[in-house]
Amino acid sequence: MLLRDLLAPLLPVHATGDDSIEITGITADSRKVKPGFLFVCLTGFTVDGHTFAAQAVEKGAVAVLAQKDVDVPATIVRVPDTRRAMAMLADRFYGSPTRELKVIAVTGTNGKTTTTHLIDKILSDQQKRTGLIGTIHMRIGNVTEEVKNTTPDALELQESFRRMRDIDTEYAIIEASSHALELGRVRGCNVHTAVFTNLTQDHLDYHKTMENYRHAKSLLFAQLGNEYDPQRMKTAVLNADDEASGFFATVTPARVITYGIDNPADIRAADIEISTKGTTFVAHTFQGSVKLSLKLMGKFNVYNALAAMAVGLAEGISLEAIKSSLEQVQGVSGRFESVDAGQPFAVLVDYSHTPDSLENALVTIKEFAKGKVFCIVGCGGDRDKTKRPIMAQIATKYADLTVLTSDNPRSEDPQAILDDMLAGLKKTAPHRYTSIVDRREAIGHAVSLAVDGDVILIAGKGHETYQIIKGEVLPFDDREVAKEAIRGQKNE
Ligand SMILES: CC(=O)N[C@H]1[C@@H](OP(=O)(O)OP(=O)(O)OC[C@H]2O[C@@H](n3ccc(=O)[nH]c3=O)[C@H](O)[C@@H]2O)O[C@H](CO)[C@@H](O)[C@@H]1O[C@H](C)C(=O)N[C@@H](C)C(=O)N[C@H](CCC(=O)O)C(=O)O
Ligand SMILES: Nc1ncnc2c1ncn2[C@@H]1O[C@H](COP(=O)(O)OP(=O)(O)OP(=O)(O)O)[C@@H](O)[C@H]1O
Ligand SMILES: N[C@H](CCC[C@H](N)C(=O)O)C(=O)O
Ligand SMILES: [Mg+2]
Repeated sequence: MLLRDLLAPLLPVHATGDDSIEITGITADSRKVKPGFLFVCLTGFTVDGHTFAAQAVEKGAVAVLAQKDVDVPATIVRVPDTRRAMAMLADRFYGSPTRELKVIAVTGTNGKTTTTHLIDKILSDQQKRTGLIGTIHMRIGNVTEEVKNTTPDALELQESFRRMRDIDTEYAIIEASSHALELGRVRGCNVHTAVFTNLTQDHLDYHKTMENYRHAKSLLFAQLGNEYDPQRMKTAVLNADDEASGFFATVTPARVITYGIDNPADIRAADIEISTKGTTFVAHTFQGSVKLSLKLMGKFNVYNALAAMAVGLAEGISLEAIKSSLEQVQGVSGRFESVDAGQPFAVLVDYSHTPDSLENALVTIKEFAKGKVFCIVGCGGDRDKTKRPIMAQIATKYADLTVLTSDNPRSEDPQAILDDMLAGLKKTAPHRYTSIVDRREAIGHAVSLAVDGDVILIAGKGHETYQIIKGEVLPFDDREVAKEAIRGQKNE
C-alpha cells in the first residue's frame, strides 16, 4: 500500500519526504523491521521507541511515524500521539477486517477468559466459524498460537483479525483488558458486542484509582456504535449486580441487555444450587425460562454463563441450544481445575489472582469441603502492591491453613512480596498461616498435611506453565507440581 493511501485516516497529517513510497509492513519493534516497513515510535514503559528509529531505518524502514523529533534518512510522519495513530493505520493496513467480522469483546476484572470460552462454545455449536483471542492463547481456525498479552497491541490484533477473515471466520471473541483499552490496543476495531463481567480491585499500580480503572473499561462501551440493522445490531451486555454497569449504560450508544442474580435484569438466574458436581439454576430471560445444570462450580460461574447466554440470545440463538452448549462445557484450563493423582483429598488449581476472585473461589470451596481447606497463594511482582495484604487476609479468613508463597515475583524480591502480604495479617492466629517462598515446597507442605475430605486450593497461576523469578522464565505448572508432590507422598 502506498504511504499516502495508508495515511488517509490520519488526515490532515504532514509527511516530510516522499509519501508515494510502497509500505510493505508496519511494526513498532525495530527488531522486527523488514525492508519497506513503516516503523512506529512508541513511548514505552521501559524504553522510548523513538531511540530505535535510526536502527529501524538501517534495517530497511522507509518511513517512520513519530510524536517527537527524529532525524533519520526516511520519510517522517509526525503525529501528536503515535499509539492512537498506530491503531488507525493497523485497521487500514489490514483492510479493516472488523468491518466483516463480528467482534465480541469481553471486559471486566474477573471472568473474561471463562466467558469468552462459553461464548465460543455457544457459537461454534451453531456451526459459526469463530476465532478467539485471550489470556490462554489465540485461536485462528483450528490453529492455536501462543500469546504474550491477554489483548495484543493494535497491529497484532488487526493482523490476527485479517487472518481470521481470510479463512471466513464470522465471529472474533476477544478479551479486552483494561491495559489494552487504556493503551488504545482495541481502538479502530468495529466491535459488535461488548460484554462486562465485573469491576473489583486489581491493577491499581497502573490505573492508580478505581475511577480511572472504571474509565478504562468504559472506553469499550463508548466505542460501540448504534446500528439498527437487526443483523448487525450493536449490543452492550451488562452485569446488573455491578454498580459500574450504570455508568457503562450511560456512555454506550448501543442497545443494552442486562444479566444478574440479585437485581432486576433482562436475564436473571434464580434457584441456584452449588454442589461438588457443578451448579444448577433457572434462567429467566426475555425468550422464556430454562433450567441449567452446569459442570462449572461457583456462583461466579453463573454470572459468566448468564453473560454468555445474553450474547447467544442477542445473536438469535435459541434458549434450548444455549442451554445444551453451556451444559456440555467441562471447564476452562486452570480455572477450578481438579488435579487427580489418586489422592483421597481434592486439589484445585485456580487462576484467582485478585481479592475478589480469591474470595469467590474460597467461598465456593467452603460450600462443599467436608474437611479442612488449605490455600496456597502468592501475589505477582511488579503488579498492584495494595492487593497483597488484602489477599492474605481473604485467604486466612476462609482457609484453615494458608501457605503464602511466590507467584511470578518478576523483578521483585520474593520475600519482600511475602512481607507485604504478611503485613495484612494479625499475629493472633499464627497457626492459620505460614509462608514458604518456594512454591514447589509450599505445595508439597499442603499435600503432606491434607487428609481424606480436605481441599487444597492452589491459587493464582491457573493455566500458567512458568514462574518468572528475577526476570527469568522458569518452567512451573501447579498441576504437574501438585501431582509430583502427591506421588512423592505416596512413595514415602
Ligand atoms: C505495561 C505494558 O502494557 N507493557 C506493554 C508494552 O511494553 P513496554 O511499554 O514496556 O515496551 P518497551 O519495552 O518500553 O518498548 C517501547 C517501544 O520500543 C520498542 N523497542 C524496544 C526495544 C528495541 O530494541 N526496539 C524497539 O523498537 C518496543 O517494541 C516498543 O514499541 O508493549 C509491549 C508490546 O505491545 C507489551 O507486550 C507490554 O506488555 C507487558 C508484557 C505486560 O506485562 N503488560 C501487562 C501489564 C498487560 O498489558 N496486561 C494485560 C492483562 C491484564 C489483566 O487484565 O489481568 C494484557 O492485556 O496482557
Ligand atoms: N465472573 C466472575 N466473578 C468473579 N470471579 C470470577 C469470575 N469468573 C471467574 N472468576 C475467578 O477469577 C479467576 C480468573 O478467571 P478468568 O481467567 O475467567 O478471568 P479473567 O478476567 O480472564 O482474568 P485475567 O484478567 O487474568 O485474564 C478464576 O480462576 C475464578 O477464580
Ligand atoms: N493478567 C494478569 C495475570 C496475573 C497472573 C498472576 N499469576 C501474576 O503473575 O500476577 C496480570 O498480568 O496482572
Ligand atoms: Mg483472561
